[in-house]
Amino acid sequence: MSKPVRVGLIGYGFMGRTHSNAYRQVGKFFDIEHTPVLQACCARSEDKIKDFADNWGWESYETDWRKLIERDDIDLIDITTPNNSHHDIAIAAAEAGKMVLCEKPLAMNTAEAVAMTDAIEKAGVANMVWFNYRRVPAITLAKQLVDEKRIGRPFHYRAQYLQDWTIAEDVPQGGATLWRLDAKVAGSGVTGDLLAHSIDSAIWLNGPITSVSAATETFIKERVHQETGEKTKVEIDDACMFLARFANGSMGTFESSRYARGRKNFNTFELNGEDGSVFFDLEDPQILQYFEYANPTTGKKVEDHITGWRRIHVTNFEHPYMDHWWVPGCTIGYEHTFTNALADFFQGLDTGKPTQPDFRAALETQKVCDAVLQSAKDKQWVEIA
Ligand SMILES: NC(=O)C1=CN([C@@H]2O[C@H](COP(=O)(O)OP(=O)(O)OC[C@H]3O[C@@H](n4cnc5c(N)ncnc54)[C@H](OP(=O)(O)O)[C@@H]3O)[C@@H](O)[C@H]2O)C=CC1
Ligand SMILES: O=C1CO[C@H](CO)[C@@H](O)[C@@H]1O
Repeated sequence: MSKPVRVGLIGYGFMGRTHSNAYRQVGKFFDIEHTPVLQACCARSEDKIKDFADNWGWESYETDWRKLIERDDIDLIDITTPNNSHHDIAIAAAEAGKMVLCEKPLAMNTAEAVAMTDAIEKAGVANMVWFNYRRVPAITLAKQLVDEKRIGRPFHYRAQYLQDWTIAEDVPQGGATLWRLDAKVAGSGVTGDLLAHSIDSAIWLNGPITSVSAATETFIKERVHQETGEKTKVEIDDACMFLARFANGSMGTFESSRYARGRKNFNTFELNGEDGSVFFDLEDPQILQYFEYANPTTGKKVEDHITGWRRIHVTNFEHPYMDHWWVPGCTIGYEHTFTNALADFFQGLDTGKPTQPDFRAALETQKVCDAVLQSAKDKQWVEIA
């Protein structure tokens, strides 16, 4: 029996579109009791939100998120607005008893993330943070291999997240998408925007991070601000590199930049353990590379003339999520990661087993982001409480 969940989506931008697409698709590809109703969307620009509602089939729209939250025909608030608004919207939604889905990074800083997590847990509402890369089937398969103990004792975790879209000096700060260059709206630069994804994946695959030592750089020191037309100091990190220690004794390196010419959304990780390794690259998203040294079922250790890295094409029915899509060998793409995430969320409502990552998990990632920025500022290792 279908259990309708009436959604109120805030934001019509990049993520407003991926989420709208996911709400439309999820019930068609996954067998879920809780199914979304596209009840209302919301943003400040009335002409744009009206067009958006018409295009995606949202039944109504609002221009003030507070009004959306007050409506008693809304069960779930989905936040796809810039980072500086997540805190107020999430807390108001939780206090109104709505389920809350929030885009990453959870907040501007740890203090905000703690308040949001407290409000969500006090209200006892279902929640999830959109770290969608966990739902790339190849990354989910990496997690399965870790859980099956195919990697063994971990030694190294290595992550990169590289882009190149801010290299030109005349890219302004502020405005649509470019709010990412304005620290007052974004909170930080690549640390919150890109490394938050890498950190979420790392914690999921390799456990908690206990300390970090970081360096950041801002290559272009001043940019025109769209609101004032004035050249203003750039206060975000354009690039960030950090070393990490994990609670399991392994070591990590993380690198992120928006100045890596030619790299558009280069999100990679490698985990090396005593018994095996995995490597993933989002520019080759169907593939998980796996090196098997020891087989956990047979106990057999192999290093002979045919041993080597294998490229697993993650498109078979046996692979995570893939039995919900097409036939083996037919690929899925970026947008499916959001549909897969929503399916997990609704299945969590069906079964009563909450979906991860929730606000508390995202708070752990936020703590690491803050420790990274603190370490870069103080030029010393920072422990994570
Ligand atoms: N999971 C992932 O992989 C990704 C996550 N993100 C995250 O998603 C969030 C949004 O990013 P993105 O979609 O790229 O941003 P965009 O700039 O594309 O869109 C932002 C939207 O928010 C609306 N908005 C801004 N302020 C308010 C407000 N006060 N009230 C209501 N609506 C508001 C804007 O409309 P208007 O100005 O008319 O109000 C616009 O529709 C960020 O937190 C970002 O980090 C982004 C990309 C990928
Ligand atoms: O995954 C992502 C892709 O890049 C965007 C920036 O350009 C990020 O905001 C986002 O989280």
